[in-house]
Amino acid sequence: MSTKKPSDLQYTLELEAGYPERGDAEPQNDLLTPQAVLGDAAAMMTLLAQWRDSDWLRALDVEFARFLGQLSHEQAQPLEPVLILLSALVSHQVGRGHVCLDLDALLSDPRNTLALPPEESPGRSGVEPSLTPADLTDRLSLDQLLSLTSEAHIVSEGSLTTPLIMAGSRLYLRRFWRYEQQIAAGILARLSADSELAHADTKATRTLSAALSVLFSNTQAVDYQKLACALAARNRFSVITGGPGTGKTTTVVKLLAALQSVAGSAGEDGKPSRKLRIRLAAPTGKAAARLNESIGGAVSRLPFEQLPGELSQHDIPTQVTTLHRLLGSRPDSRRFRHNRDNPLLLDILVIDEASMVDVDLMASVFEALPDHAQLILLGDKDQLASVDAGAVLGELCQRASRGHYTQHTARWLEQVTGTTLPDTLLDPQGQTLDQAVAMLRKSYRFGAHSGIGTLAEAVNTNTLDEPLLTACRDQQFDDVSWVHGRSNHSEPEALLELIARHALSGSPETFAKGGQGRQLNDHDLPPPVGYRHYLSRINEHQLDSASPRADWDGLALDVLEAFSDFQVLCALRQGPWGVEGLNDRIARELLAHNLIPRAEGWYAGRPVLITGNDYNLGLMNGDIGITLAVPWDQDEQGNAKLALRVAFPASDGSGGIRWISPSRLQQLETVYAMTVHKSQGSEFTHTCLVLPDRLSPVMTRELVYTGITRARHWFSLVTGDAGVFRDSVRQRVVRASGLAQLLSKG
Ligand SMILES: Nc1ncnc2c1ncn2[C@@H]1O[C@H](COP(=O)(O)OP(=O)(O)OP(=O)(O)O)[C@@H](O)[C@H]1O
Repeated sequence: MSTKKPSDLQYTLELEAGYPERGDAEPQNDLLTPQAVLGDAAAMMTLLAQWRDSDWLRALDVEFARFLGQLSHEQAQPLEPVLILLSALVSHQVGRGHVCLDLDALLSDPRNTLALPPEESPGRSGVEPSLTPADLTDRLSLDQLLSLTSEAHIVSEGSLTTPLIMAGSRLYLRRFWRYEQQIAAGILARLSADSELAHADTKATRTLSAALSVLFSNTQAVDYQKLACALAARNRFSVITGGPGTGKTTTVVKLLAALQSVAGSAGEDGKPSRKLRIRLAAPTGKAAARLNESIGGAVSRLPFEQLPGELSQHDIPTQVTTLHRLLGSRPDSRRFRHNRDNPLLLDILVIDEASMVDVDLMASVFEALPDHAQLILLGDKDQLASVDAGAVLGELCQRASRGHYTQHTARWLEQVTGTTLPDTLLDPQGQTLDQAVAMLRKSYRFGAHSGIGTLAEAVNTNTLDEPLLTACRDQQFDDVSWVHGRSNHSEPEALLELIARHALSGSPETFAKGGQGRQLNDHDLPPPVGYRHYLSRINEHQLDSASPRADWDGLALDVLEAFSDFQVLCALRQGPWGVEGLNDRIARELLAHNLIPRAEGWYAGRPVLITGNDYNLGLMNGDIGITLAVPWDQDEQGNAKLALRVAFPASDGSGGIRWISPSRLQQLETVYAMTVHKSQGSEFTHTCLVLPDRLSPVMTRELVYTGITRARHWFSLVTGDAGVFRDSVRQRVVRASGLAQLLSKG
């Protein structure tokens, strides 16, 4: 194929009347050969429309390509068909969470790079498209694509305001390229900023060292929490990553205390500087509420009186807000109130559950941060990446497990913490970013004998083997059950019925010792429960219409807490094994046991998940509420009438309840079953992970790991097919992005 632009592309004529739609003078399918499509823009649009009608592409992807074609036509610079194809594909990739389209990967493995054709096909049209992307990419070379993009007026390397940007072999939508540039610039500026703490012999560093000695008892040879504190204190940008219960919250609270200690102590000039303004944030309301719960306790345990700098409890905040609220989200606008012209008033920002933050939101954070401010990201690098584009935390932590600390960092750490780093974590070639990333390596939640901890580790390291699977089947762990164990439910219907029954009771009998065998801090843990548990709290309450609102609030809090004792998690949304099928099946099971009055519509007991931010109601995507019948209106005699209201935990951290009328809720779904994606940032006392009987591309190691680690005390697994469990763990989420490369230059 020539890289020279043809002058009379047929599609320019088509544009006069708009691009051809299906059945509307479009070329016949038998004309859609690779040669025809690659040489003719109208044929390319027809193929894209076929892909859209088969649900291979979103309408948005095709419209974007059409728009660029139209724009180019109007500018008398018609687009090469290949560029129309690439425009649609880069938009498709962004819709799948990638920040860009890697042309190299596209040509070498189009099937996996694009996930096209999808596993489940055909879509609404019921017609298979004439060609797959691979039929086209087979005829293209990277040199051709690079040459085409370098000549195209809609592509630049960033210096012009073109809709597409090319960086190396990565093709970006401009917006996403800009996000990545903003994030990289924000990180690199902070990493290169000098600080008194960066030098080992300053007064500030000596105070830091003294504070760390008070905060950590030094009983371990290498205390990774102490090292993380020191590394994060030294840099204006840092990441602390670790699995569940490795002490991220504990560590960051000590870090903040150490930093306040330094700020409150006299510096080289003999004067203490002012105390630091610290804010804590998380990407979702649920994650913020969870950190709110744990941080108060951690702060109250700090030895304030022993720390230098006259610290008090008030110096460490315990209120956690959502990132959207912190940045000042505005209804109907993508722009936040805080930005470069109106920066946040803070010195330190801590973001928990940072794996859930996409590139768009992370770029907004950097835009709103004042230049001097320190940013600390906390999260589990191995969890699923954000729902929207990017895998920022994962990329920042790509090299975390091997440390890659330089001798300079190691010497500084030794002077400040008294700890000698293991040689395995040293690397003379360590990059600047490596010196600001700390990994916590010991779980304090899951002991050595915990099935949840063992299983999560095996999934994460892809070492799931037969002995471990047998141990799960044979109840060798107190906290893990493989629900159908050794029984052979070859009939999917029978297994789905079993899931519904499990959701009712939590099946304690499928755990070792009937779920009676677990202790935590010398206390017996109650056995695992299912949804009957929270519904009985509703059905058995003693309140009546004369009871004061405070009592109803108390009931709602109790019911919400009981609801968090169990959650079914699914890999899929649709189908009998997905959220939609299981929500329906579980509701019918609860109805059959008279636990709910109906299985559809609104009813007392219905748990709902908010699926989109509603700034007017103050509800965020991911918030969970429970419907209750509460006294609300009055009848003509002045007696209180019961009405259905949905109880949500108050978002201000007050521990109160917000009651909202069902008719005001816009985006929601019933939540007996929830996708693993939606469960990020939440934990449940007992989690049941359902994996279907067939592998699909969404079932990955990250998804299974995230599902397992949502379980606090009990984990049950239901698999439609045992092999699917192992096969899922072999599949990985790899998101195309250039952030790591941009930062490696730092
Ligand atoms: N160094 C330690 N020694 C003993 N217990 C610890 C230590 N660090 C943390 N813990 C305990 O382990 C538990 C988990 O700690 P923490 O909440 O800080 O972990 P996390 O990584 O933030 O957890 P999550 O996965 O929930 O985000 C808490 O009960 C905490 O008190």
